[in-house]
Amino acid sequence: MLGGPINGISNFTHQFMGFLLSGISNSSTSIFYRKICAVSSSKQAGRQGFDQFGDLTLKAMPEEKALTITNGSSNKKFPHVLTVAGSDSGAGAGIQADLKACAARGVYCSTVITAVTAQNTLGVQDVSILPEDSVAEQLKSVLSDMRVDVVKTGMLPSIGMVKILHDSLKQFPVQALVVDPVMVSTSGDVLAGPSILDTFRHDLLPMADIVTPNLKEASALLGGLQLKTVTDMRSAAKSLHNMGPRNVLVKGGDLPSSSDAIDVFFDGKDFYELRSTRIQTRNTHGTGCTLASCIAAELAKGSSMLSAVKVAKRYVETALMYSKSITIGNGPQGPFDHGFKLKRNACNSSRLPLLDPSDLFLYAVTDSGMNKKWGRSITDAVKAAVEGGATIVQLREKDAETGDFLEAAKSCLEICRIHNVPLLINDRIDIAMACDADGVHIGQSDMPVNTARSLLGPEKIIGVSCKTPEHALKAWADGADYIGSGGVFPTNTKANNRTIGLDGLKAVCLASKLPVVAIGGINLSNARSVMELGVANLEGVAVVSALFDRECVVTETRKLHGLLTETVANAGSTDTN
Ligand SMILES: Nc1ncnc2c1ncn2[C@@H]1O[C@H](COP(=O)(O)OP(=O)(O)O)[C@@H](O)[C@H]1O
Ligand SMILES: Cc1ncc(COP(=O)(O)O)c(N)n1
Ligand SMILES: [Mg+2]
Repeated sequence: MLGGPINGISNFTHQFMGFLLSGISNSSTSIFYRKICAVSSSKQAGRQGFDQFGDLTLKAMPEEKALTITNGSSNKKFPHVLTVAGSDSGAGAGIQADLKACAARGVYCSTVITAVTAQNTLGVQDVSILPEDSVAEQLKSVLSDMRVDVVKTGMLPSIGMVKILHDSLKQFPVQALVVDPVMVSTSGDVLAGPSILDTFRHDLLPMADIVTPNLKEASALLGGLQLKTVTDMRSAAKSLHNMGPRNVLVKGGDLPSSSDAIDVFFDGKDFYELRSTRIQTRNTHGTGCTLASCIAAELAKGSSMLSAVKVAKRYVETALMYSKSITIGNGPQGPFDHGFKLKRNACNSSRLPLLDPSDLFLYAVTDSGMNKKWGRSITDAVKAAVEGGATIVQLREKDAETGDFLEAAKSCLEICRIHNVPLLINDRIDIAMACDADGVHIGQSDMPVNTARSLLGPEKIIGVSCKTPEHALKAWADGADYIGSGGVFPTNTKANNRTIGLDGLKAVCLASKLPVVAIGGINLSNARSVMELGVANLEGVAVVSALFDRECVVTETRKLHGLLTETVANAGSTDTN
């Protein structure tokens, strides 16, 4: 029945549905739809929650059965997902999301395009359905030649297309079929109407290894059943399972008043509540497509169904978390970054990840003992230092508990990002990775630089403490970005620390191919003598007590910054004279 109601779908959507669906037919000619207005904020309004990065928790944990994927040949074969879906011009959902998700998960993705939509962050403006013959040809081209492991379906806008897909899969069987029964977009726009429901139920679901409806889609497939709670989602999963798919995942992105993003997975025997933190962001356009593609990708790699779903959910959560504040488009539903690479820019920072040597100019190193003595939190200390002009910050918290340290590091990072100041972590590579700090500073007896590099990746800053020219050369050869050299003067912030003096510092600088920051007992009265050493790669001074063992950190930092600036300016004017 064309244009009939889908219970559970918003009135707004319903009004448009008749209009939109009146054009959808089984004909094999291309049909073009235009909508007058396509914005619904109802879904956005339902997405409130906590901005935390919590654990994905699972209730019930029975044995997982491995879904064995054989590639039909002993040749090493790249895992391959074929997506049969619609194109999204805004590239947040549909084919484009599928390609990005598979690429991010290391899986090849071929594409059969069913429709071309004109879409942006406001909604869907046009839908142009491709001729069914074309879809049939695309399926044949890929399936007959390219040894697909898993087929994932998205927007299937006509009954004829579902039937074609059904027949193609009978002719060219694959290892697994993931069905995302796309009907309504995040913006509330209709992408496949109720006429499709019967074909979905009778032809597609029985073939599916997993079906992944959102709340509205599950409701529509079940004839309008209201889904408002996790208990409702469980019974929906069970009823959908009775329609034939091996597994069901009812997605709860839109579950009203839920502070977690809860999905219910049912394998025919056990229910699992998959919970992750609900990320507070407008950038949720494409989550459903991405989740299904990611499940398909994991299956193609040989994963069991439950682990594929768990990995996929974790992937979506992490991508949303990393992209929560990016802005693409002006509408209520933005896309997210599948590559997790935009986080730094998202935090108002325009600096490039690699070290700018001038960042070493006034290098503030925290000390928990001093903060305790003056009754300051690490965060307050860091805020004061960057406000006073520190150009880089290192958190050196030797005694902190891991959980507390991580929380403190996250808040310090927020402060540093606002001021465009890099934040490094002393020793604790795990903390640096967990909070996505800008890098680490490591000592001679800590983890080797190359191991740290392989853990942190190419974009992070690694600094190494060096007392001798040999240390300096090794740090460079190992791939460090800068060295910290000292103690230049005696200090009590480090026990048994040999003082190398200004001569020792100069020797290290001359041998070093990397920028150097001087450290150890440097304060307002001796900083000038350090900066006047006259070696080009000595970029600045690192200080602990001179900033943090003082009553007012901002004032002390300002004073030191002023003194360093003056010293460098004088040296510059002497050079040119
Ligand atoms: N704000 C969010 N934070 C974390 N996960 C989310 C959020 N919104 C949706 N998800 C997750 O994204 C996946 C897609 O869910 P959903 O948005 O309900 O589907 P669809 O995109 O098909 O409407 C689910 O795993 C859901 O739990
Ligand atoms: C072409 C196409 N396919 C699927 C969706 C659903 O994705 P979402 O629910 O995240 O908007 C979409 N908006 N466009
Ligand atoms: Mg969504």
